[in-house]
Amino acid sequence: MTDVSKEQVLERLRTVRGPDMDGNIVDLGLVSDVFISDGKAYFSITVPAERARELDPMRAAAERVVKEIPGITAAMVALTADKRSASGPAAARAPAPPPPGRSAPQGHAGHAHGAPGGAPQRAKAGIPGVGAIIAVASGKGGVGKSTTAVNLALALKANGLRVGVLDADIYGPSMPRLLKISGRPQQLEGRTIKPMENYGIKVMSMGFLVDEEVAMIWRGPMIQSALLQMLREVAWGDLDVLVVDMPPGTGDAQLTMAQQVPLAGAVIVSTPQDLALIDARKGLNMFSKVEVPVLGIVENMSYFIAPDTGNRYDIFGHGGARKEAERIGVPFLGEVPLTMDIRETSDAGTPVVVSNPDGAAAKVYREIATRVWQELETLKGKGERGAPAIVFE
Ligand SMILES: Nc1ncnc2c1ncn2[C@@H]1O[C@H](COP(=O)(O)OP(=O)(O)OP(=O)(O)O)[C@@H](O)[C@H]1O
Repeated sequence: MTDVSKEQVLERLRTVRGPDMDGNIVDLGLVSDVFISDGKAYFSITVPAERARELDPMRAAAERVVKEIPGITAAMVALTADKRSASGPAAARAPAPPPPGRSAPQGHAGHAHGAPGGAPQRAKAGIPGVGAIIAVASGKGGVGKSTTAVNLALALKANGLRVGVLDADIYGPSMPRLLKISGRPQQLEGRTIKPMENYGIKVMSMGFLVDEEVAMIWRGPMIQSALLQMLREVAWGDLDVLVVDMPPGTGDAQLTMAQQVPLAGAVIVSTPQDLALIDARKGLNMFSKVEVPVLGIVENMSYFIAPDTGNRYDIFGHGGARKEAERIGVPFLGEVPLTMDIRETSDAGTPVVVSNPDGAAAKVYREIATRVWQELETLKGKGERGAPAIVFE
């Protein structure tokens, strides 16, 4: 099959209308450089930060038309924030819009600014046998939160820990697919449920219990009781870490969940674009409200490595999350490249950390897992043992 050229891709992208239906995205100058490698096309489209959500169909259309080109097997398109538009930079740099918990997200430090009506979080009971529960969260959907959660869990396991995963993304459970688990969990004596298991980790997901369409129409109180049941009435056994894949967003449902689960800390996943970072900030504020320490930020789809040459391209505005982490004083946990194998292995239910454990992506996840564990240990030291140890000489 002959190689597809950039020009062919751009020509096809000329059929995609611009944001206000005028012109096309190529002639409006919105399309980044296009990389084609191994039949796959990668590029980004620049949009005003505040219109990202509304313009997602435009992104999807661009992926679709490019995939239709004979010789192209996949297309990966990201939206990046427009720095030139009048409102772009202002929106991007504005302090987190509405900043409820002030700008410092260090939940463990503050205690007076609780959630509206929210009680102090100290009293949440832990789960017997479970060392630490950590949340993986994102300010908005589609940034790769579940992909990060599953690979982080597998990387913690690869680092020698006993690991469980709780899929709290009740509206769109993805763990059954990501970990290739089907069937219903077994009921043990009493009300206890036996967690499902694959790749050496224990897993509980609403996806095992109800059909996805059913989950979609659940209401607040039902969600809460389902979540608590999945947390407390599951025979987790002894675990060092339970990784909770949170639902995307920072609304009331997420806040309640963050409140209900006795979390030791949270990992925030963001893509590098300014517009994703704005949402990530909301995520940080949410955990600060419920006094959950933020273990750090992961930048996902940070950069792109061409599979044929190994060259690295920073087409997605790499580095934004690291700067953000520095600015607000939370640890930066690492950057995950955008690669076709991360996507394909996730889709196939064989995440990279297990399917290609010696590859570059698995290494990145293992390093992130090491940092997460270090942060947890540091917090534990601070929280539980405030007093210095007495040493006899
Ligand atoms: N680093 C990456 N490289 C390539 N593809 C990725 C990467 N991270 C995530 N993806 C892909 O992006 C898509 C969205 O990822 P994922 O489902 O993990 O996001 P999410 O934030 O959990 O989304 P939602 O909250 O909407 O469920 C998936 O198709 C996934 O395979």
